[in-house]
Amino acid sequence: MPLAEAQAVSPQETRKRALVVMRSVSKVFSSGTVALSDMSLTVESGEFVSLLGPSGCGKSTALRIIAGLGDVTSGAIDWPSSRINSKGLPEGDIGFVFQEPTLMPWKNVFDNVHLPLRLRGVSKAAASDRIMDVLTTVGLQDFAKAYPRELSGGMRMRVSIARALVTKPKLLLMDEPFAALDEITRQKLNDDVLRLWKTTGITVIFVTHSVFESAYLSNRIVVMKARPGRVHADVPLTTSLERDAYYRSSEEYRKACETVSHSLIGAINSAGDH
Ligand SMILES: Nc1ncnc2c1ncn2[C@@H]1O[C@H](COP(=O)(O)OP(=O)(O)OP(=O)(O)O)[C@@H](O)[C@H]1O
Repeated sequence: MPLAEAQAVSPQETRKRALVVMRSVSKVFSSGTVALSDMSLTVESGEFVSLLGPSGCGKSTALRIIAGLGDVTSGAIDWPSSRINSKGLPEGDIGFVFQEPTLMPWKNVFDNVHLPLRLRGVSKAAASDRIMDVLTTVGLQDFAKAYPRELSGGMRMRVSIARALVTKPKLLLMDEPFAALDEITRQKLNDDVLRLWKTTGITVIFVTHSVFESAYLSNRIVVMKARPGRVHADVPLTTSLERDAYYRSSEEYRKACETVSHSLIGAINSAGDH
């Protein structure tokens, strides 16, 4: 069965709330590069969606546009269930984690995580409980006074995740956050993010190159094709198994990886088709 046909929508699905909708979004950079063409995507509250695709297919561009870090050339981004500010964004509802942790080296962990609240005028004293809560969530409660140089790469990324969560966003956008980490650290952070997703109910859009990572984390994978970037296939992934070390060695996970991998090959082979 072609992957695109695997998207039967259940009654529960239709009752879910759309959190963010990309409506026929196109993006042409001033260089003339068409990064996205007519990309439509609805992400429901509570989903864990991965954007997967070949290098340069526009994954980061799509994520940045959703975050309001870049504008569209045509089309629109809608937030059907959020209060919108004067910039057209759901204020406080978006947390962004970049590939690099982008921490301030001269500030300790506590102060780095305080930043988004400080920008909103919340003092350290008023933010303290919230900052310590979020550091506990990422397992860094004992490192509040440490400086970035004293932390491992995985711990620095945890600080970056804590900083993204400190405003209690509804939506967490993650742009290849673990690509630079070793495999074991990456797997640990995958488990941390999954735990966070399950316990908080946050919606996640996760950009990755990795078939294995996307198949482990997501309940839906949007495979993109390049030149110009758009959706090639929308692959739902459900499992009755806990996603853990056992799942990584299960037949179900192997099959999920195979399905996603075939879809990615299809996307690469059909690049340029309309
Ligand atoms: N600021 C920019 N100005 C001009 N072109 C850009 C800019 N940002 C991205 N592009 C181009 O747009 C296309 C999509 O880039 P984007 O970074 O979104 O892809 P990607 O799928 O995230 O790639 P990768 O997986 O390699 O990070 C690429 O051809 C890229 O060179």
